[in-house]
Amino acid sequence: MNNVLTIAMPKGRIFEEAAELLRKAGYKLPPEFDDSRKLIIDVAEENLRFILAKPMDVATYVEHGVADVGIAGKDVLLEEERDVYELLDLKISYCYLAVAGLPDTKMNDVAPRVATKYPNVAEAYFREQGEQVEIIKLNGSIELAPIIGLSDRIVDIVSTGRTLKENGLVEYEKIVDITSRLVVNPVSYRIKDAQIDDLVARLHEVVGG
Ligand SMILES: Nc1ncnc2c1ncn2[C@@H]1O[C@H](COP(=O)(O)OP(=O)(O)OP(=O)(O)O)[C@@H](O)[C@H]1O
Ligand SMILES: O=P(O)(O)OC[C@H]1O[C@H](OP(=O)(O)OP(=O)(O)O)[C@H](O)[C@@H]1O
Repeated sequence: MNNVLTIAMPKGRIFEEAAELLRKAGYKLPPEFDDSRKLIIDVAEENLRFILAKPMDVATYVEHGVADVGIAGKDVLLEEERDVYELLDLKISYCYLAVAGLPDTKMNDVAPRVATKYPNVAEAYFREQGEQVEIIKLNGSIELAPIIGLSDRIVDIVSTGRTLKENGLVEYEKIVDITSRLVVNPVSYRIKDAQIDDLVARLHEVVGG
């Protein structure tokens, strides 16, 4: 009898695509999986336990070993640098991180300010560019910052580009492409290697490449 494998799933926009991927990989997930307020869902027939976490927290649960594996956006993994192994690019929830701002503007020479939900990624990016900037951490609606004069630039996720466009902003540079990844706790990977290898093989089959 195998141990139960605990999977941290991100609530929100990644959830639906991730659930679809698991189903395509042959896992039988009950209807309550898609429409429930429960934060822990046991699927006994598959020997799986799902915990439903905020996307930014998935790698934290996996790092601490309370989840064996998790599904997390590459943006979160770059920002948090958690002690987890990245096993597979799931190629879902594509978007990218970019620098944006008001059109035809230069960054302030003296103390340029950058607003973002991703302070570590932004800091590293501007350091690589040789620019010293003040990072202003926000938790959402990042596009507001340059419009109301809080910052010269933002670093944020772009998907369709609609939010930038509707707020009169333009993209200056793309930083990095983002998709969701399967991550694993290093100790879990040693103890539950057969179950995790099976999960990876089944997802790899669906994802391809
Ligand atoms: N257009 C997009 N905007 C934001 N995240 C996206 C987008 N497209 C794909 N993603 C992926 O989805 C993840 C965020 O999902 P979601 O927006 O549900 O989380 P959140 O912003 O933390 O949620 P909340 O709005 O509840 O704070 C990101 O980490 C990223 O990998
Ligand atoms: O290019 P688009 O398709 O317009 O998508 C990008 C927008 O979506 C995200 O915001 P979200 O909806 O998560 O809200 P938030 O501002 O609260 O983070 C992101 O922060 C951008 O604002």
